[in-house]
Amino acid sequence: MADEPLLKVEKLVKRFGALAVTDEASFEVRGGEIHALIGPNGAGKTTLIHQISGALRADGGRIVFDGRELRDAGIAAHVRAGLVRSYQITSIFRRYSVLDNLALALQARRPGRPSWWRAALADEALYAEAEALLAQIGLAGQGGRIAGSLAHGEQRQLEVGLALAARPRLLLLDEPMAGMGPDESERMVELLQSLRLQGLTLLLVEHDMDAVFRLADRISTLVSGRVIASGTAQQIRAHPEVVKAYLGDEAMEAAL
Ligand SMILES: Nc1ncnc2c1ncn2[C@@H]1O[C@H](COP(=O)(O)OP(=O)(O)OP(=O)(O)O)[C@@H](O)[C@H]1O
Repeated sequence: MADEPLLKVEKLVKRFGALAVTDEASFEVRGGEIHALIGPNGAGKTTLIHQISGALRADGGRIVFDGRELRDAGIAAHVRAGLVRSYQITSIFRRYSVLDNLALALQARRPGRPSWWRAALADEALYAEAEALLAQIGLAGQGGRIAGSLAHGEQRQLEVGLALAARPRLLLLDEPMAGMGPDESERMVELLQSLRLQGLTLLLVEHDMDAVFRLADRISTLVSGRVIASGTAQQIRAHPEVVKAYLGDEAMEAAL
């Protein structure tokens, strides 16, 4: 069905002891949209992203991706299905060049190759693909730099590139703007917008509300492990329960 969402999270539960950190959370992400997950500190956003990425097994509920229930918890199974979280799969090798990092991430996607590391470093086709990825993440011309020497914002861009190497259909990002200055945030906003234009679907947790309101087609608000509202920025800003959830949070009150 054309209107079928790409990701459906249905009554998902995660308990830590007696505490239900994810408490029957339900929301949907449509194909091609940027969807932001917001909520007060401790609302359970990171836990929910961990569950969707396959890193944490659910204690109840369902994750349905592209019409198919993901029953196998596990990062590898979720990546195979096309659900990839940035910096979860491959982390940066700081002493290698930016291009080597991308080539290695692309190589890691190919299953079952022995001595993949050495083979990757000599594979021209792989490097052509890595160059294309480099341009896609806004780091064209920076491939020869040592990854560890990149500025914080550039490293986050590279992390997005490493996730893209797994060819996701839905990219999960946990606070992609964290610790960034205004220029770096702006570059990340542009990168994420360009990925959406290329047809990728994005689900991000972000505290920078300017970025959220600029980027997100739709927003879901999580409070105490439950999604209390999903909608456009305009709908979320006007939603009484969302406003109530953020009462006393001056930055959020100003942003809403
Ligand atoms: N492994 C764990 N064991 C016990 N409690 C946990 C565990 N992981 C998270 N929690 C608790 O679950 C709640 C939600 O945490 P989580 O990090 O998912 O929230 P969050 O919305 O991402 O918060 P923030 O916005 O502050 O990053 C918190 O009260 C946290 O202490």
